[in-house]
Amino acid sequence: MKLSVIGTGYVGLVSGVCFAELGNQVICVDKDSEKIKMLNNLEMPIYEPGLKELVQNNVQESRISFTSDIKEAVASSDVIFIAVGTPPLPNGQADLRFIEAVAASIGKYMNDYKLIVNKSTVPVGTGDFVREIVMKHQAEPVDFDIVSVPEFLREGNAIQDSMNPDRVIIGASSNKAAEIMKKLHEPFNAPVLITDVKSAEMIKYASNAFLATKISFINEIANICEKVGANVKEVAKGMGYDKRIGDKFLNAGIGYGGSCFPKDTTALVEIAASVDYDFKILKSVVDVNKKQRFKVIDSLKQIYDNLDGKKVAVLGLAFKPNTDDLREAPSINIIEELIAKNVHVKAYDPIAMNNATKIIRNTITYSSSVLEAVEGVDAIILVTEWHELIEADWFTIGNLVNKKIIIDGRNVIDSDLVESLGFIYKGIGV
Ligand SMILES: NC(=O)c1ccc[n+]([C@@H]2O[C@H](COP(=O)([O-])OP(=O)(O)OC[C@H]3O[C@@H](n4cnc5c(N)ncnc54)[C@H](O)[C@@H]3O)[C@@H](O)[C@H]2O)c1
Ligand SMILES: O=c1ccn([C@@H]2O[C@H](COP(=O)(O)OP(=O)(O)O[C@H]3O[C@H](CO)[C@@H](O)[C@H](O)[C@H]3O)[C@@H](O)[C@H]2O)c(=O)[nH]1
Repeated sequence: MKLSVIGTGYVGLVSGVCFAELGNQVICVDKDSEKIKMLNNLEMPIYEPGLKELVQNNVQESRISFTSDIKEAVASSDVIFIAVGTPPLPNGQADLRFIEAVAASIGKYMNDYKLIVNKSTVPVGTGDFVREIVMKHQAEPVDFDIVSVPEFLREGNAIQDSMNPDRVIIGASSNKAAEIMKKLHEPFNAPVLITDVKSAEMIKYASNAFLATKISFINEIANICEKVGANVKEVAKGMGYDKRIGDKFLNAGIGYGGSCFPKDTTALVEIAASVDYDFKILKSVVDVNKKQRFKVIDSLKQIYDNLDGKKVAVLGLAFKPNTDDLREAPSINIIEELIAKNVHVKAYDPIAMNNATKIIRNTITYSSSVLEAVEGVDAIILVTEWHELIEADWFTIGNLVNKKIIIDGRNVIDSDLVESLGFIYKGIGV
């Protein structure tokens, strides 16, 4: 099939190249000409394991191309994916400005039947909104369908998730559209649910909200464990054997960050509010998560009455391992709070350093390795569980620090090992 993907970010670029890999002809469009220039030079604008190789292969096979020319892309495609950002407005609602702009361009440039597929995470009812905008901008009536095919990939695992999805959700209002989508997704060999557009839009928010709820739930259990002397890792393990609960997304720590859970949970609270429904559980999930990231500072304060003038190494800046993404990363708030307490922060991340320098504006010292970051510090805070950090050489680190203190925000460091080396170890609820 001939596809266009509008928006060449984490979702658009990954989906585009995966559809190309399956043999489709794909045009990736972005209004950011710098991104397009990079991609045309085979440089990746984002870090995602395996992405560069896949893009290179598909460019070589002439199955994928990159452009800023949306007119040409719309005119020459049968299926047009929308994969632009839907960031939060100050009141928590999703900002549909980018969706609206793309819908207007599609309407303006469509010349024959198009299947318009929305992959961005959007409030329930956005399918109807897109339809209106497309029709408003058509010079003359041309037939089209709108479907919602929400994306469930995780950053850092995006190619793997896109090629092996747990399910494909197709929200369609016509059989013709549903059949085209079903055919396109057949090679993924995943269960397919064909449903209405609004239910598909809600499935995306409900899934993210449920996963976020699991995380805030286990984090509250961790906070209670700490007070009653239980170990949340053991508790989560014991709970996880129950197939109705499952062992995934029960890792306690400093909570969720990223470009999705924070904005999607608040957006769903707002969707509920717009129909006069008070989504109490989800509001608490959001609230618990906002506070949870500061647990590492509380732990530090239990060791040092006064943090003024202390040196602290913050290890890991990305919101999760295997990504360069710092959107809503706990590291940002943790560093801000440390700076407010007049702590000298030394930071290190294996991949996200470049992005961090653009986002974390405070005066901190960026280090080029774990060993450089820990030299002379009074404590280490592990924020992101990169493999390199979990497997760090704790013996050598012990010889470089000023004080042997580890605050483990992700409960991933071998506490027996580091305690045997003389460190004071503090996790979250362990
Ligand atoms: N990041 C994820 O892991 C993930 C996973 C599932 C769903 N989603 C959802 O997918 C959507 C996209 O997320 P993302 O992380 O890929 O965003 P992103 O910010 O990485 O990428 C969006 C891209 O769209 C481009 N864009 C904006 N307006 C445009 C226009 N008018 N024409 C052409 N290009 C335009 C931007 O320049 C940007 O490159 C969001 O709704 C998000 O909630 C994200
Ligand atoms: O047990 C856990 C699991 C995750 N997290 C945190 O939760 C956040 C999100 O992690 P993850 O879900 O792995 O990454 P995302 O890339 O944000 O992916 C989520 O958000 C995407 C955007 O909507 C969806 O497509 C994915 O299905 C959904 O998992 C990160 O800060 C993790 O550190 C925890 O604290 N404990």
